[in-house]
Parts: sequence; C-alpha cells; structure tokens
Amino acid sequence: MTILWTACAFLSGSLMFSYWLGRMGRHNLKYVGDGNPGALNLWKAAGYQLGLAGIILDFLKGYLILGWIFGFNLEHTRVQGYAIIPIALAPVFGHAFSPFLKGKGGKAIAVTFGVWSALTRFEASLALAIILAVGMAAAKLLARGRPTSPEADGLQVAFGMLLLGIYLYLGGYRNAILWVWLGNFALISFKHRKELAFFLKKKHAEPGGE
Ligand SMILES: O=P(O)(O)OC[C@H](O)CO
Repeated sequence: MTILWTACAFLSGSLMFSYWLGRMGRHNLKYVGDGNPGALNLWKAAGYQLGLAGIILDFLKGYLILGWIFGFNLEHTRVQGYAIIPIALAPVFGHAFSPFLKGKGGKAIAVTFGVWSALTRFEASLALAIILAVGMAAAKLLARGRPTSPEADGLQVAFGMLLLGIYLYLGGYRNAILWVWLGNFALISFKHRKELAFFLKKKHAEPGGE
C-alpha cells in the first residue's frame, strides 16, 4: 500500500498547475523571471488573480492528497511508522521533477507548504511562513528598500527550511517527521543550488576567503 500511496502522492505533486495556467494565458513561465514554472512567475506574467490561483492549486496538490492518505490527523493515521516518509515527500519530488515537464519541475515551495500543512495541521507551515516573512523584512531593511536579488531570496528559503528543522526538533516531533523535513530541506537546497553556489563563490572571492 505504501508504494501505491507514494505513487498517488507523486502524481498529485507532479501536476504543474501554475505552469499550465500560464500556458492557458499564452505565457511560457520558462521564459519569465528566473524561469521557474511556479506561482511567482505566473503572478509576474499574468497578474495576481492567476498568480493566486497558482499558489492555491500548487498548495492543495500537496495538502489534499496527504490529507486524504493520512486522514487529516497524523496522530490517528492508518499509515504506520516510517512509511509516512516516502509518501509525505512524494508531492514535493513530484513537483520538483515533474514528468509533465520532462523531469524539470519547479522549486517546490508552494507544495512544501501544502505538505507541512497536512503533516502538522498547519503548525509547521505557519512557522515557516513567519520565518520567511521575518527574513524578507530583514533583507528589505538591509537592502534599504531595493528589490532583493534572486540569490538572496534562494538563500533565505534554504535558511528558512533549516530553521524549520530546528523548530520541529525542539517541538518534539517524532523521528519520521524529522526525516521528512531532512528530505524536504535537501530537495529545496538542491533546487536552489545555483543561488547557494553564488554566495559560496562570493565568499571564496572575498579577501580572506578560503
Ligand atoms: O517553488 P514553486 O515552484 O512552487 O514556485 C513558487 C514560487 O514561484 C516561489 O518562488
């Protein structure tokens, strides 16, 4: 059953709603902004109505499938022990490596919120949203109101996910949930590898850098 549920969750995550909404509005998100087939670029290309629809649908494809499989309550779920790990990670991997885009999916931020909403009844998603909002406000202050770079945004997302892991650990979440977080964190870092590499290179290029 675990394999079947994992396959269903992967298929749900691989549905590229933002990308398809963009195509319906004659926008190819591969050529918008950073080329990510996600809701932010849909918003930029087609406006806030479609952008919001993209965010909601990309969120729901993680939330609803896991809610259905886990029964919207992880304390009394029919899925036992570590079986939740592949199932919970499947929507995120589905979006990141969608077969509908020949394996080149998106950065998986919106679906990550859906997954953590289903796993923790919104608690971890709220924590992540607050972490990212505080990070964005701090970055805006540092940039003195100028728009932040895509590299800085990517660093913030990866760092936010790292802080979410600390939050889950301190919150006493069980090992299986912490493994889900580790997989999600690794994937988000991988999908932002160019942005992270930019900062690593910059540090090495600085006088005194190794
Ligand atoms: O991470 P995605 O692919 O869900 O896209 C969402 C937003 O565009 C984040 O930048």
